[in-house]
Amino acid sequence: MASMTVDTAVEKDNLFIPLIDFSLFLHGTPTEKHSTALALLHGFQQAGFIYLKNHGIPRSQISTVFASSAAFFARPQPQKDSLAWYSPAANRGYTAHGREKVTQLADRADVAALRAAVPDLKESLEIGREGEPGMPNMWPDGFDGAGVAFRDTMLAFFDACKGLHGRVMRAVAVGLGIPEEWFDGFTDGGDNTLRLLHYPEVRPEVFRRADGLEQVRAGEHTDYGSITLLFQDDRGGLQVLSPNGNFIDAAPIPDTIVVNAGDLLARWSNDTIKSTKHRVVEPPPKAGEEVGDVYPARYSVAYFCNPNFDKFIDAIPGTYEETGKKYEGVNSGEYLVRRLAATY
Ligand SMILES: O=C(O)CCC(=O)C(=O)O
Ligand SMILES: [Fe+2]
Repeated sequence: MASMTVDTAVEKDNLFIPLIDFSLFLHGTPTEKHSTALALLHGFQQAGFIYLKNHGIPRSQISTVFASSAAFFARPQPQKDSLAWYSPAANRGYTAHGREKVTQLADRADVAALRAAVPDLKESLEIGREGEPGMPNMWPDGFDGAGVAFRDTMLAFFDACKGLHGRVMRAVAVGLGIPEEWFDGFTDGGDNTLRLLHYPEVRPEVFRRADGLEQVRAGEHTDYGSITLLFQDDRGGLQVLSPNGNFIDAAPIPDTIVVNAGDLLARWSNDTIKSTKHRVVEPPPKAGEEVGDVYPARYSVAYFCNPNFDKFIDAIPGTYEETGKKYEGVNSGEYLVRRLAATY
């Protein structure tokens, strides 16, 4: 097979995150398509992370989502509080500063202690599949400043991301050498979560705690589902754990999406794909930039993809025959609700 050079987005401390030109999978020659699928899969297997460019979601649509998100978070606090996140099963609504402490600790008491000591410096709005009985999305009333209907913007984006989930999983299938459509029946339901994130501006001294605890914007964690599509602004601060055990900057690259594998995909792949820890810290200073009175706000948008909630998740063909299955099969929806319930 023809070899293809793959660009690298991050290369440090034995962490190699590839920058994948997804248009070569979508529209390339058969050879380009195949080698791109292999490179994408390799990124998930080695780093658990890839960057995607030419992913097919228009820049203008992403800009509109970020503008609407900023307009939402700028609304008065009581308005946002009236849309509060209401249950792990629904995972929809607004979460104020300090409510969720993402962490690996499954024990509720430990999570509470950690949350009290070092709250995350962020607020978020979670949006789920629209129209799920008994699980309403918590839509803010009316229009944003630009006259754009918030709900329409977010639902259109939800759909665009759902489509991309299907296409990325098709690339995973091609990389694994199983039928390209193998995951289609797992991705067509759209049991996904769109999370708008706002890390408010913060004074640098907040990060220098007298008690010696490490203050971050979002604590280290892995994601739970199949893959996460992460859209970040140009502030920076996202870090990914390297194989050597150090957190390495995953710097923003314009017009790319960071995509990482979650715990359920790792499990599904019999641990041949990695779900890698990541976190958000104070932004690294930019070249020529003075550290002023405050670090500016950071906005990001994470789209958490899951296998359809009614699906049974058992090792993917080709990932277990030689080694045996490491895990019992599990129902997708039950697994995810159990994981979410532990962090709130
Ligand atoms: O805001 C970011 O860049 C990362 C957010 C994240 O990892 C998450 O919400 O799971
Ligand atoms: Fe995450």
